[in-house]
Amino acid sequence: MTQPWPAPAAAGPVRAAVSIPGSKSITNRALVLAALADSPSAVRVPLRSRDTNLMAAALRSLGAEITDENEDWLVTPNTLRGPADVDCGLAGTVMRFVPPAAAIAAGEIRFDGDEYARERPMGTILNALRGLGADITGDRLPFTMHGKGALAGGEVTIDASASSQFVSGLLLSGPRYDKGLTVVHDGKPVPSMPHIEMTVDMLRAAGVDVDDSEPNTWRVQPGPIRGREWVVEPDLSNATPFLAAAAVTGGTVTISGWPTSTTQPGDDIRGILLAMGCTVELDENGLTVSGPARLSGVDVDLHEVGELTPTIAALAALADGQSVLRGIAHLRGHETDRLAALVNELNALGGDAEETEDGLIIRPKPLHGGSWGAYADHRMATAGAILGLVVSGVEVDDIACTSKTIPDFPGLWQQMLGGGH
Ligand SMILES: O=C(O)C1=C[C@@H](OP(=O)(O)O)[C@@H](O)[C@H](O)C1
Ligand SMILES: C=C(OP(=O)(O)O)C(=O)O
Repeated sequence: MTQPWPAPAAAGPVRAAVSIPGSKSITNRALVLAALADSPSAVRVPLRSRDTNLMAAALRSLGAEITDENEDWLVTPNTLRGPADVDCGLAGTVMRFVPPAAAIAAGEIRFDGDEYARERPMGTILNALRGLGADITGDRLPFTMHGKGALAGGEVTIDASASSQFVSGLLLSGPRYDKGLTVVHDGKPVPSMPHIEMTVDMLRAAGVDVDDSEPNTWRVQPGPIRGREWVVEPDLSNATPFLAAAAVTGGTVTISGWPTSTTQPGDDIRGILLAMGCTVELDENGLTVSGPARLSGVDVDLHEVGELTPTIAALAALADGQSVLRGIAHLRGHETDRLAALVNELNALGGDAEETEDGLIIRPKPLHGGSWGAYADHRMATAGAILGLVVSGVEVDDIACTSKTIPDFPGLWQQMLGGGH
């Protein structure tokens, strides 16, 4: 266990310009596509963090060459092969995107991860791969892929209501299956649909023929994935705690390089902050958010943007009215059960949060300091940092877990606060 981190209090309204590292979701898709491509690729300004380092290590262990060129990654694809041991850490993208690629490798490939990773839903994607011709022992981490050097592919019907990553993972490798791939979703609505759009967009950018014209059906034609240059956008979900700092202190924060068009769900933070009373402006300097004197509560469906929940919950706990966060039952299968974790931790600081069947109800109540449990979840840790700006004495028990998707969160946070004085 790392030392508790005393969350720094804001001395006044936070005023800062912040540059956020690259998107986890784009970096890890680019790495997978590059490793499966027909020629070398460059991944420019990638995120270098635990999740993306684990992805690079996994693909290297299957035979891809991934080297550094300054801050970029150069990827030279090779025929994928085992034997290999893949450490998924706690990364959903590694545990859901690598097995479909490993299915076309020859040899035994063993997957494992952190203790809590063993609880994350995996059965749907492993059964889908079995249906497409793979031989796998196990139904969750740890499991072993007995790779045969190729996969038949074809059509598979899955229930992806627990995670969009089941669909994305299959689609990314689908062009390399003998018959290509059709994924049909049958079940409650798939969450995080923008992340599937990101997958489809990136496949198309790599020259793959994808048909997503029918709802809940994705068809990928068999064929080459082209090597290319990927330029990674800043991670907009990771930007949200920094924007929240402006929101809760009545300050102003600008995030540079905010894309004007993106498939990243983090872009939805603009509308949510606006609804909570912030001023939001997107221009050539980036995205600028200014906080109001008092934040308003919101009633919002986060089904498409579940990643933003811990940030919104922290904002809601500091708002004037009640907030209802809906459509996020699937967060029980994220890095931790995020609904239970948020309720426990907010209430431990004197808050009033309640779990519903598909989300949270958060009512305003004065908070006091105390220990904030991160549950090894980077976004729980950053939610604690937001609260600590205006509630004195908040200590995050494990700030180091933010390295999952941000290389130096405490440093970046301090830099933002330093910029305010
Ligand atoms: O494909 C991706 O890169 C992601 C998809 C989403 O997963 P879920 O659909 O499981 O929520 C998101 O929450 C996760 O952080 C990243
Ligand atoms: C759900 C998340 O991560 P993962 O990619 O591990 O699923 C997240 O980053 O909020």
